[in-house]
Amino acid sequence: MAIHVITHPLVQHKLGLMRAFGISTKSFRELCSEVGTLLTYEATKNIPLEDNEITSWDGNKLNVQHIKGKKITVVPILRAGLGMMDGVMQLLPAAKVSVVGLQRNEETLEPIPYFEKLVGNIEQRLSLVIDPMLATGGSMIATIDMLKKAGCKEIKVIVLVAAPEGVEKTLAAHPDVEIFTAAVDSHLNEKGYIVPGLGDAGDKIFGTV
Ligand SMILES: O=P(O)(O)OC[C@H]1O[C@H](OP(=O)(O)OP(=O)(O)O)[C@H](O)[C@@H]1O
Ligand SMILES: O=c1cc[nH]c(=O)[nH]1
Ligand SMILES: [Mg+2]
Repeated sequence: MAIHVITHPLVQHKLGLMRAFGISTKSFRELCSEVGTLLTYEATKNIPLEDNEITSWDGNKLNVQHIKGKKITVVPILRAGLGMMDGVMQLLPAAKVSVVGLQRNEETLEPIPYFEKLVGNIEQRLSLVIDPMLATGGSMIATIDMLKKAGCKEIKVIVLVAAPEGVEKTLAAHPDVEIFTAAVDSHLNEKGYIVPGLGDAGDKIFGTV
């Protein structure tokens, strides 16, 4: 199974705080970023290392390890993915950022792409796609389609909350992708919102209604 539910107490505690009615924009944003950091730590735990010779503090040669290859591109899905950016970049401060914009049509629930700016050499990079919500899976599948079309071969997904329907659809479309999440919730409601979920994450992060 390529779904990893991160049950670490800090993740579960912070996610619980995010679910509360009437949470302030400030608190929601801070928690989104903090859970983003913790999930990134988990999602990167198996990335390959290689030896690297340095001159150490005493002037001697020393073999240390560093991350192998062209490294990582972080891929926030606009808008709500931006709410996780600060937290993710805290652990990956040198990562290149590829931005994609998708807006779900509220009636059909189909994702409408409106922006795509990917970094170069993406075929040599691990893409870490970030978005707080994986609901029907439409936005995530469209994003992974874009990344693969550009040549990306390795993709991991980090979401705060997922619906079972979205997980199943994403893994059916892209079985090679790994999903890291703090929770797989109960189901989608008739409007395509995750139950219990977080409500509209984009609106909560940006303070829109
Ligand atoms: O799995 P799906 O059914 O595609 O739904 C999930 C998407 O919906 C939300 O974004 P939204 O389209 O509301 O845009 P926003 O981030 O600009 O608010 C969310 O942040 C995901 O991107
Ligand atoms: O539950 C959901 C589903 C899509 N987008 C959100 O922000 N929340
Ligand atoms: Mg939204």
